Amino acid sequence: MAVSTPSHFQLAQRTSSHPRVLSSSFLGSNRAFLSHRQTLHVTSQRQICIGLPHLHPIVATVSTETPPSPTVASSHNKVPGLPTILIAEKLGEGGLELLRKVANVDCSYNLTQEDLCAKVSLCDALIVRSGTKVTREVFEASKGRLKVVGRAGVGIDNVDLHAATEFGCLVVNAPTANTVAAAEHGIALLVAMARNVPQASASLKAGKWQRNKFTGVSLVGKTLGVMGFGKVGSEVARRAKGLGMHVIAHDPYASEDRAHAIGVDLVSFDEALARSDFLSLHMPLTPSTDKIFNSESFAKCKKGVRIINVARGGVIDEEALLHALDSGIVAQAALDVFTVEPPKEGNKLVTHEKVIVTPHLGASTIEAQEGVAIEIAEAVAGALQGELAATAVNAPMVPKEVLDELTPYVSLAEKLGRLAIQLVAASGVKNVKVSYSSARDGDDLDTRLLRAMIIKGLIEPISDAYVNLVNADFIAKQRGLKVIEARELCDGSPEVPLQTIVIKIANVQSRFATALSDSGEITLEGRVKERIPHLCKVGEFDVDASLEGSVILTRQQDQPGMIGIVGNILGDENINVNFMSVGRIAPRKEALMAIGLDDEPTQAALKRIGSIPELQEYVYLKL
Ligand SMILES: NC(=O)C1=CN([C@@H]2O[C@H](COP(=O)(O)OP(=O)(O)OC[C@H]3O[C@@H](n4cnc5c(N)ncnc54)[C@H](O)[C@@H]3O)[C@@H](O)[C@H]2O)C=CC1
Ligand SMILES: O=C(O)C(=O)COP(=O)(O)O
Repeated sequence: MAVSTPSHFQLAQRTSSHPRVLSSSFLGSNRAFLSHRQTLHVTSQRQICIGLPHLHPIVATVSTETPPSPTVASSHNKVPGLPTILIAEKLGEGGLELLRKVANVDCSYNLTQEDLCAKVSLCDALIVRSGTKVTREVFEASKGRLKVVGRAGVGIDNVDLHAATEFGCLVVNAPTANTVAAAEHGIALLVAMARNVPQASASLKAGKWQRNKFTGVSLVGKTLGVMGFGKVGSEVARRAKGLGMHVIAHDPYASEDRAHAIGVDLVSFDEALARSDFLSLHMPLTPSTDKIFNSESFAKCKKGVRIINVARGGVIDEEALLHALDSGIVAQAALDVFTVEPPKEGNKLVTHEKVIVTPHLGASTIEAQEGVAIEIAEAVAGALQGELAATAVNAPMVPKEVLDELTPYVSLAEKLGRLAIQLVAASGVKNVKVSYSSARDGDDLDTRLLRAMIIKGLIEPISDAYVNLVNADFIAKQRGLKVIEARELCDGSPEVPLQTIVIKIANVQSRFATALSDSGEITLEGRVKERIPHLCKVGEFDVDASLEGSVILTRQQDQPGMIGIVGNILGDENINVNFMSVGRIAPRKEALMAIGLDDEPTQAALKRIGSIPELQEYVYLKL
């Protein structure tokens, strides 16, 4: 008889009691955003509530676990059990209030990189603006505790997204609330530069009256090239048209229709450079826009072009701009952003007489900062409570309705993955086939969540990896695990998102040979009944086992008394059975029995089951 010992899986086992309080099981996506101190409460077999244990309002706190920070907004005691959110840059009061209802809020500004790394290991979420570099070292220092980084603004070039994804940390931003502020600042710089407002103001304040020196240029009838026709760029275009400018734009990803709707022509990069009297930059800083304005591009510009940059300093090669200003190719520049912020003392662009500057003020209006604070607070609080953020930058955005509907299937997916990997006799799983059978059209079934949770189920029991929706594909790839998905259209109601999920693992030996189908693959099939995941097929045997607690699978000749023999041993050992289901080929032929357990059996109990002479093999599997 083949006897399977589950020793190497025991490390991953979770305790079970009623009501069950799981420190981090159930929805991977929810778990992704729950700190290890938060819990998921299973109040009954049918009712699962996800959330933070305490939701009463609390006040801002400063962690007593870390040295005091250079600038601290307020200082109160921590409420145990709530997640901790580190606010590393000034955030609007409305956002802080919202966060204080669900978390301990630690406002520590102007942290050195070292202080940030020290603090972050005690925080579940971090909120920053553009002044904080959230580098790989920060994620490493967090030791897996940091679950969400909120960027209170648009540009996420100060966050190492690759590192965040590898560490399973969700990054969310606040993409809409500062659009108008940035556009207005762009227009402010455009007009101020054209009319030499800052220089003339400084001159007059210095006691001079220089009317001839500060003659400007007019905007009406001039061509403005908007480089990056996204949210800010299109608002700038709209406003510039109101000033009587002719507006063209370059954006490889923008739609012609949207541009035409506001009377803007989309043109190539080179055409925009050649035709524009003014260039206003509004593209993000990415590897492909890094120093996109360099000596080569300045050489293609209309002589005497004027440039406004409210995007990112890094899109301009600053050395090249200096030369272009000195040689007269560029007549003037207005810069809100710099490659290094703040720029070093004596920076030649900052001090250049043809350049006007502001210290990254694009988003700095009272209105925008309140808006951004609320936008990011909602996203971070939601993420910490298990919601998938609509502004996620490094994870699929799954609408709430879809998530609600898929919740039990997500749980089923993880549990099938967990069971399947425990059935493998040795490591080395490379390919896993998953088929989803549904009466819905392929496009109406979003399987990204399901795939992520299957990967979580497959990997977590045999490793110390922490897998969630953010990093599942990354971790699978890193381990050479390929998940091949297929969808089958079946009969049934399209109201039900999925009929069954089948997982097959080929080219491996099984600890429980009965789990191999006729094609030689470990095969498990599951479905959801009344929102509870069920195992409905193992190998070629049909069963009906609700997937809660843990499971013993046995293989024997169908004969009277088998349920009683196993049941008696479990009863003797005080182990509560929550179901028994027998699948058989035909009466008195081969049969598979699935026994659901509320309590973890001792090694002695498993040994007694293993020595039942009628059993051909058995396996104990943990969920
Ligand atoms: N100075 C400040 O305080 C602020 C600066 N910003 C910056 O402005 C940028 C734009 O913000 P939004 O308009 O909200 O972002 P957005 O994502 O709505 O627009 C960016 C646009 O740039 C386009 N783009 C990408 N690569 C391009 C390329 N090579 N050439 C031309 N266009 C390209 C995209 O297709 C997109 O339409 C952000 O990346 C942010 O860094 C935003 C707000 C405030
Ligand atoms: O939202 C953006 O991208 C900005 O650049 C604004 O930056 P800030 O939040 O003001 O540091």
